[in-house]
Amino acid sequence: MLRVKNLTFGYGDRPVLKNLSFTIEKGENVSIIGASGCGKSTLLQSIYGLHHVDGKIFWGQEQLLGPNFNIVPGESFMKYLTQDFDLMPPLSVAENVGKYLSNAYPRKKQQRVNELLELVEMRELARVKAKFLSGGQQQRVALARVLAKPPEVLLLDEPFSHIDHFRKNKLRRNLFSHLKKAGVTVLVATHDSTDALSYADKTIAMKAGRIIETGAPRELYNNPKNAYIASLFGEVNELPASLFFKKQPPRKKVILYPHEIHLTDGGSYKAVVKNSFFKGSNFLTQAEIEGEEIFFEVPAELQKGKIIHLSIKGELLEKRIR
Ligand SMILES: Nc1ncnc2c1ncn2[C@@H]1O[C@H](COP(=O)(O)OP(=O)(O)OP(=O)(O)O)[C@@H](O)[C@H]1O
Repeated sequence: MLRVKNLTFGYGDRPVLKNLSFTIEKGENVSIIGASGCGKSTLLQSIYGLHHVDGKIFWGQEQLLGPNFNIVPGESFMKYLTQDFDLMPPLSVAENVGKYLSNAYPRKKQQRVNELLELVEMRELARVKAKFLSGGQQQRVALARVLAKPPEVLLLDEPFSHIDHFRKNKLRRNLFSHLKKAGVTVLVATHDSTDALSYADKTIAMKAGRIIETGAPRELYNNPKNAYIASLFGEVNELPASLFFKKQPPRKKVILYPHEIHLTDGGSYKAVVKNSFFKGSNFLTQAEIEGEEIFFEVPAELQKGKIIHLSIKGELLEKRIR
């Protein structure tokens, strides 16, 4: 188990991490989500032992003592994959991936490197020097290298940020199932809601250096404490509750995702269409109800200015009042 207790850290006298405490079970995949600059990378770096922090971090019974106690910064049982990949530019893709594998059995090593390159779809570029790769290709090589000798704990900072959509989904599936099978404890700092929703056992939501919510991704998504948490998963509406419940005070809000609002002839809420945004499988449509902007999804484009009626499940409205 990884235990973080009252972790506090600042760059100079500017506080960045403010009294964070949480635990992660061995083999769990945990996503850390939060707005840019909220401290996700700094948290991973602190766990890895790169900062002089206040508070305590334990892996099992062992306390991690940080840079004051390690001549080489970092912990041997952990790997931290940074946003700048850390490849050796003059070495080839295959050499980079095999760098930490033993040379005692060259054929076995070659086989393992090939397997890993297959996994990240880089087999054809095995002989190319890392310095000639694109950002996305470098990131894929860095991921393969991490898997070559899986650590006990893996800290991934935006691991797919440079990888195109075309490859990202398959790569993500491959990587996370590989890590799950290997029993690696994974912490992923991410902006990408798919990492947080589909693959994480647990999600930690951060805001301005604090943890504001921890829980199963489904719980955070279906029952967001506030619009900020909901917005980390995509587009969200935060509407005055008085639109739906006349007795609710104006300061109360209702949080709704666009797919939870339906276009229906007999819908209770009259709205005027303002704009449509093509999203591939649907149109994200912007409309106005009693002067309030609302976003919802429809399969076909609606004309600007059209009067429509929307419906929302009553129990959902009640559940989402904040
Ligand atoms: N080396 C540094 N020196 C001084 N301030 C820093 C340093 N690194 C980060 N910061 C500041 O600390 C805060 C947290 O940064 P951090 O990179 O941890 O956030 P983040 O949530 O990972 O952001 P992003 O999602 O954009 O990567 C930011 O305000 C950032 O400007």
